[in-house]
Amino acid sequence: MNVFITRIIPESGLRLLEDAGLKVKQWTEKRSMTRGELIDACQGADALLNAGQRLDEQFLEASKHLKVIALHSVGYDNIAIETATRLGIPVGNTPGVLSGATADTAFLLMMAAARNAFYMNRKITAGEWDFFEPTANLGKELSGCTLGVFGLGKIGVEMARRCAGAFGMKIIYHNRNRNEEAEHELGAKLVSFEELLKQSDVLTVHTALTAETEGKFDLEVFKQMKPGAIFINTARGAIHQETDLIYALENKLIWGAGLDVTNPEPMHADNPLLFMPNVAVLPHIGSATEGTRSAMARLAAENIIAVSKGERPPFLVNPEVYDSL
Ligand SMILES: NC(=O)C1=CN([C@@H]2O[C@H](COP(=O)(O)OP(=O)(O)OC[C@H]3O[C@@H](n4cnc5c(N)ncnc54)[C@H](O)[C@@H]3O)[C@@H](O)[C@H]2O)C=CC1
Ligand SMILES: O=C(O)C(=O)CO
Repeated sequence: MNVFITRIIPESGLRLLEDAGLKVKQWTEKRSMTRGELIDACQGADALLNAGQRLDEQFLEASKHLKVIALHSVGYDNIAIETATRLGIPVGNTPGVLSGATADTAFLLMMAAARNAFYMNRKITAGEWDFFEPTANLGKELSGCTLGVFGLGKIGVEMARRCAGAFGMKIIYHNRNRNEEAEHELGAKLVSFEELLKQSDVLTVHTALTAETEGKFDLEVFKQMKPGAIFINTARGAIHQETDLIYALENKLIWGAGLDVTNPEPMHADNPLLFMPNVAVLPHIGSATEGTRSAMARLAAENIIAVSKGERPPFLVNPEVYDSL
């Protein structure tokens, strides 16, 4: 099988593919491919390993010969999944291996927002560390606060563990289904979305981006949160409405925010969120540790190797493609 890879990925994944006897071609330029370039590159490929490219309906229709698409991510909002399923293309992702690293990032953003950390650092580099003032530079303490988790899945649970363990935070959550294991382990309490907004001192978003969650955190929602609340999003930028978030922060409807994801990405360097004291923004580095990225590359490779052997990808997003077989 010929495999096309849209970015340079960790060696661990490449080695697995090559050891399995697959032929690999990689896009090595430091820019995204155009749809046309991607279609052309996939003409001679049987498998696509995708990091960072949007795989829309038009691309998929032009590439329906692909036997498998392996995403180098757990999120699959970057692919027109119904089209892939209709075309019979199995799509794999990389669940689990990135949960800890992504929760670490959410925790870091929570701390950074609570203590104005990124802003304080900018003050030093701007030469504004002048004299000590007991009433200046004050942040928030998190001990004993309530963490509200929107989407208590794999990453949400890891974030809740860190917050309960480090700060004894009380955990409440809103999820499609009950997570009894987390209730047992962390004393997490399932609440309505409205209660989540009303009670959370820190509200952290960990759902996938879907039609249901897109734009969910808008002005009406921010208005229902505590004025002292910190909003954290490490899931997808399109889950919050950016202009509404800016309004909510400027008008003190909420206290602070920590974002690893924005809409669009990359965020423009003059975005007002980058200059607010209680806001911390990172450039989508949730899973960016050496160990995690290597593990993701291995899972993506395993998804392709399985198909090359006539098996199902072990981490399959759309099992329906096998229903008709
Ligand atoms: N910043 C980053 O680098 C990363 C971001 N992510 C994002 O995090 C998301 C979550 O990843 P995991 O925890 O592995 O997924 P998961 O599937 O284990 O957890 C998601 C949870 O959200 C719940 N959920 C989904 N829609 C909901 C809704 N409308 N209302 C309430 N609950 C809902 C699900 O029932 C599930 O429990 C990914 O889809 C991805 O977008 C993932 C990895 C890294
Ligand atoms: O896996 C994902 O969904 C990411 O956003 C990056 O790891």
